[in-house]
Parts: sequence; structure tokens; C-alpha cells
Amino acid sequence: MTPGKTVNFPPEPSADLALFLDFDGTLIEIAEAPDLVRVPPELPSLLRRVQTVLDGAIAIVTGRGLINVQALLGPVDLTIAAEHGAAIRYAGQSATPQSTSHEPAWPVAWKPQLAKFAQARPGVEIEPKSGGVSIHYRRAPSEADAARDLAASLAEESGGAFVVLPAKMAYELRRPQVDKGVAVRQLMETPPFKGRKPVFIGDDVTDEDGFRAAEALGGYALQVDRHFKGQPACVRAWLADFCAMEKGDVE
Ligand SMILES: O=P(O)(O)OC[C@H]1O[C@H](O[C@H]2O[C@H](CO)[C@@H](O)[C@H](O)[C@H]2O)[C@H](O)[C@@H](O)[C@@H]1O
Repeated sequence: MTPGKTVNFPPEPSADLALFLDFDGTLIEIAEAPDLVRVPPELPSLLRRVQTVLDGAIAIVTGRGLINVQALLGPVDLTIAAEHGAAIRYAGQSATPQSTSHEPAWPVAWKPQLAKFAQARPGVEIEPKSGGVSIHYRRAPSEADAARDLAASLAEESGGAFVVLPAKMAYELRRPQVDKGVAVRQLMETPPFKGRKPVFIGDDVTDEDGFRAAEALGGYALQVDRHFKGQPACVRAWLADFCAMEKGDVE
């Protein structure tokens, strides 16, 4: 496959694509806190319809925990690469991730440190996940430097077992072996993704590995700011165009 090229606009919906979709800031609008997001009621069925059109070649690739994103999306049966790819659950398989790599989870000793940090800083929120943790400061922007310093010191303390990933008004600690590019490459090795042209859509620094992987595999990297006017609603509108290819609509 030839390497992908940078495009100025989203490609026309096509049945030979494989879609890799970031969640926060891409499929849904950013909110003040992780638990305050609103999932548009039509999103789960939209994703299911696109999944049918693409014969299953659609995946959510998110920094969120698997259970968290599944709870937000409801009973739609999608492939989800959660925690930046640390936990991948394939559509049609059990709710338990088929590959949860890089166990054990993050050090228990961090818990009191993180709790104390957040307690002393109203608005700071700790989001524990199974293989990592996020320190959010969106509601306490003046604590950005303190959050960064804490994340850096925990990463250093871990002796390389964890790295800091800057995110939107948050710092995440995750395993260095895990990133969205690794997840895209893993998914692209098997059906229904294999042989298709990958399209990665994202809005954040945490998506850059996914962008690079999609382009290296001959596909497209689409940024919400650049290609979708910074609006998840425009991403959803582009996805809705895939529905014109549903069985019965094809000439
Ligand atoms: O990879 P993503 O699906 O984009 O997930 C990245 C992180 O998204 C969430 O945090 C971000 O969105 C929150 C809700 O809009 C916002 O309040 C926060 O400031 C953002 O950083 C999520 O909570 C994290 O677990 C994800 O890693």
C-alpha cells in the first residue's frame, strides 16, 4: 500500500475505508469534566449504521476506560480500543477486553498521593482507569503546572514503567508501550479492518500516534480543527453521509 497523503478536506465516504474515531472532542463535544459529557442520542445508532456499511470496519480509539465509554455509548456493539489501546474489545465479543496488556495496573501507592493532591485543589479531578490515570485541571486551570509536576514526578518514580501524556487540560499517566498508533496497527492486521484504507479522526495531542499510523498505512489523518471546523457535530454529519450507502440505497 502506498503511504497516505495529507488532505485538505475529508474524503468522500466510501465502503473501502476503515474508520478509527477518537471519542472526546471528536465524536462528542468537550465538557467541563469527564462525567459531564453529553452523548447525542443519535450517536450510537449512527455508529451502528456506519458499522454495517463498512462491514464492521469502525473502531472507537479513546483514552477513556473501556467500561466508561461503553456506559456512555449504551448497548451498541462496537470495536473499542480503550485507554489509548491498552484494552481492546472487538465487536461481537464479550464485554471483557480480549487483550489487556501491560498489567499490573498503576501503582496503588499513587492513590493517596493523587487523592491528597485533588483534595487540596478544588476543581482538580482524578480519573482512575485500569492501566493508568488522568489528572484533570479544566475546572482549576491555575493548577496546570502543579498537575504537570505531579504527573512528571510519578512517572519518574515509576522508573520508566509509566510516561506522561499531555491531553486537553489534563495529564495522563500511561504505559509507554501503549499508544493509539499501536492500536490502529494492531486492528489493521485483522478483518474486518485488514486491506482497507484507514482514516483516523482526532482532536488532541493524544491522537497524533493514530494519525501517523493511518497515514503510514496508506490512509488519512483527519483533525477535527482542520477538517471539521473544530466541531464534533461536523464529524457526525460526515459519518451520517455513510448511511447513504446502506443496503437499498446503493444503485
Ligand atoms: O482519546 P479521547 O477519546 O479523546 O479521550 C481523551 C480523554 O478524554 C477525556 O478527557 C477530556 O474530555 C473531558 C470531557 O469533555 C474534559 O473534561 C477533559 O478536560 C478532557 O481532557 C477523558 O476524561 C480522558 O479519560 C480521556 O483520556
